[in-house]
Amino acid sequence: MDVTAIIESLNAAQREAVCADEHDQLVLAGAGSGKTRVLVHRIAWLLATAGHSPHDLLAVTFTNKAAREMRLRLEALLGLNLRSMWVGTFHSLSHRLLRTHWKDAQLPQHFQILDSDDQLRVIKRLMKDLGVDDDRFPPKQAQWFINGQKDEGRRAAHVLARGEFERGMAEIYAAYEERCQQQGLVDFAELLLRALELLRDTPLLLQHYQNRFKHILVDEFQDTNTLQYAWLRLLRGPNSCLMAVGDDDQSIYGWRGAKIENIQRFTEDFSGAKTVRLEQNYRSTGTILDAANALISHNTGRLGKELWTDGASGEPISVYAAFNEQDEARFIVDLIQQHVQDGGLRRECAILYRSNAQSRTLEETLLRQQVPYRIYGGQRFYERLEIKNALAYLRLMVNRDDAPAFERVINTPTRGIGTTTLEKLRARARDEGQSLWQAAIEMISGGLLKGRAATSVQAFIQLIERLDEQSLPLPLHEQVELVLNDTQLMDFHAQEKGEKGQARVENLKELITAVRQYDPALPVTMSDDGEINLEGRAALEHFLAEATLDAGDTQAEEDQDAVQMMTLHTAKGLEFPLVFIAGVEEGLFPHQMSIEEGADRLEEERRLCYVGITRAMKKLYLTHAESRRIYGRDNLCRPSRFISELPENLLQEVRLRASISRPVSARPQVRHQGMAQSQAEEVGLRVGQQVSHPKFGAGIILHAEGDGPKTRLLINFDEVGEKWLVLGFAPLTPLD
Ligand SMILES: Nc1ncnc2c1ncn2[C@@H]1O[C@H](COP(=O)(O)OP(=O)(O)OP(=O)(O)O)[C@@H](O)[C@H]1O
Ligand SMILES: [Mg+2]
Repeated sequence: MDVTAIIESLNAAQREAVCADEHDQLVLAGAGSGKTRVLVHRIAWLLATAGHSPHDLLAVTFTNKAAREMRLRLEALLGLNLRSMWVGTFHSLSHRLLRTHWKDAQLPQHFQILDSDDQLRVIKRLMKDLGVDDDRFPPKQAQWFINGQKDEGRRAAHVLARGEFERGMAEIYAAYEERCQQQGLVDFAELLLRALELLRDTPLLLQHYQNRFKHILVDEFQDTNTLQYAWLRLLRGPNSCLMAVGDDDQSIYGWRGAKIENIQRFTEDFSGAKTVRLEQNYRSTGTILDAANALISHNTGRLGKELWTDGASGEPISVYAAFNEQDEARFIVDLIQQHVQDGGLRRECAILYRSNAQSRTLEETLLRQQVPYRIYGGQRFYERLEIKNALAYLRLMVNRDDAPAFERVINTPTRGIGTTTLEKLRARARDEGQSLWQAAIEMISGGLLKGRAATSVQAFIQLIERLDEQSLPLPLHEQVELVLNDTQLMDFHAQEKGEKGQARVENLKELITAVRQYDPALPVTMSDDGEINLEGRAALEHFLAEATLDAGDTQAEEDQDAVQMMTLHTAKGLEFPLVFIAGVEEGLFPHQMSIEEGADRLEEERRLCYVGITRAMKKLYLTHAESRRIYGRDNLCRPSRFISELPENLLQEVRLRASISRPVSARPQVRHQGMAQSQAEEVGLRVGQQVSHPKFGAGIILHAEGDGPKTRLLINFDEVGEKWLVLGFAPLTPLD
């Protein structure tokens, strides 16, 4: 086999790690220094020169996609088929162990994996059966508790419960353990814990695997949790070697139990381990690297390392202060279009953001400009569970006979309507050729539903009727706000602890913002002053139709050239020529919760920013909005402290308004209300411009959509607040 191919593209430090003798190694190095490359080449080296077979090796990656890529790279490097090699995530490898040794693991042969939603369902049912008060012990908190304990390797019997609440939680945990065991169900955390116990408690098996895996290699080691580290320690046999590669500056999963300390423990637990440091970065320009180094130097307690590159310093980092999030999205999408026009590919561009909810405005702008995009590691906005729930309520308000909507929300949030009741409703609807809604009404009035079921269904019907009636006179965004609050959907999702619940609440708030900005293409009523009337059901129907269509637009095909969108967390390990980090604002990034939770969390946010910056190869844009709508309201935003932590000489402020905000009135197709049109063209009204209106007074243009005299403007008036106006009808005078 050709060994030169394996080592020729490595620098001296990388080669040292790749060609090392058989001992434990810790490769501790900054972003883009070739850690993942070293890991892959080490495997190739072991196979090509050290007489190992793929059977002897185990490689742990952070995602399944990374595992697939690793295998492909190896196969290309070696010209071998490596299907038999164990490469995967902690979860997939644990699963493989349990499938093979289901009997020793005390599992039924066809045990089922519970995803997070299934797990919650099991917990809820169980609590109901036990008669546990779910106000005092919210099921989602129970789920959080159980997974947290498992991640620390603790079974219910070993939980040290303090106080009544924790004792209650521990009891739920114990009952949950029992039920999963009875039913052959295994949740994600259980996969790892069970695999660990399997090996620990079955000495022959442990010996077998310890002997088998001569080399264990782990990428992204800084993000392993207690259980994963224990798993690695157990599996590494007396005659095997462990290679861990990682970067303490990129530890971003502390909130999920990852332990940076595992890096320090490594050299204690494996005393013969050699530490290799890589300092040359091959990914980014000098400027990007200097910025990353400067940013991360604000953290304390680092293991300390510098990165350098002998490449060009490249272009400065562009910082764009957008007027608002619409302007921000437009700025980004325009630049991507420009990049494509200049012969670049869309897939070379990545838009990274801190919270999922931020994707909505970006998605809409991309859709509008017909730029294919892919959301990596996540769903499109209108496909997200909480959004679908909210839309289902709205759909029922518009059309009571909407069966999928009815089914989706009749028991969401939980209101004690079980499958038996639902079955009865379905049967009746089927037999009588009615909608579920109609069936429900008739079964109640006919006394065919009894007791709690009858009361709950009745309450549900009344809720929808009341929402319909109360919301009708309200502006659209208030209708949605009313629905989210009165159905308790917001509270329901807020109870889901941790990042997930928080993301769901943020998405629901974003829905209100979306609705508030929603501008039905037509027909709308308009007052004499050119103000668009967004009230009534027509607007809601239009909105729902568009949301459904947005969701129906399939993601770009795998092989289609598409812009890559993802959260900063998901971007770990990846690289792109052109990177945009959007929403670099105080409260958003760093996230408000992290600011409140103190120094450790804030440092984790800074590491996340470091991860974001170091994804960029050639050009990095940081954008922030001066005003951002959250929960339908405009908030003034300050640029993130992270921007001020970057050396000024590396930054270039984009002279925004002049370059980006184009006149709102593009060439008109029709002459229509000629006066206003020519007036607008002459003065070139722009987003961000101050204007005055004879009735509403002075205001500022927040947003503009459409062309010519039909251009719709969102204007925030000092006196009367925000209004949508149609340019061709609105007598506006520019003030600046
Ligand atoms: N010796 C080298 N010569 C040329 N290119 C290299 C070399 N080492 C690494 N690279 C390239 O540099 C880029 C970064 O490498 P890699 O992804 O392995 O870094 P990493 O340390 O794993 O980064 P991260 O911390 O972001 O996971 C890749 O495009 C890789 O191919
Ligand atoms: Mg890597």
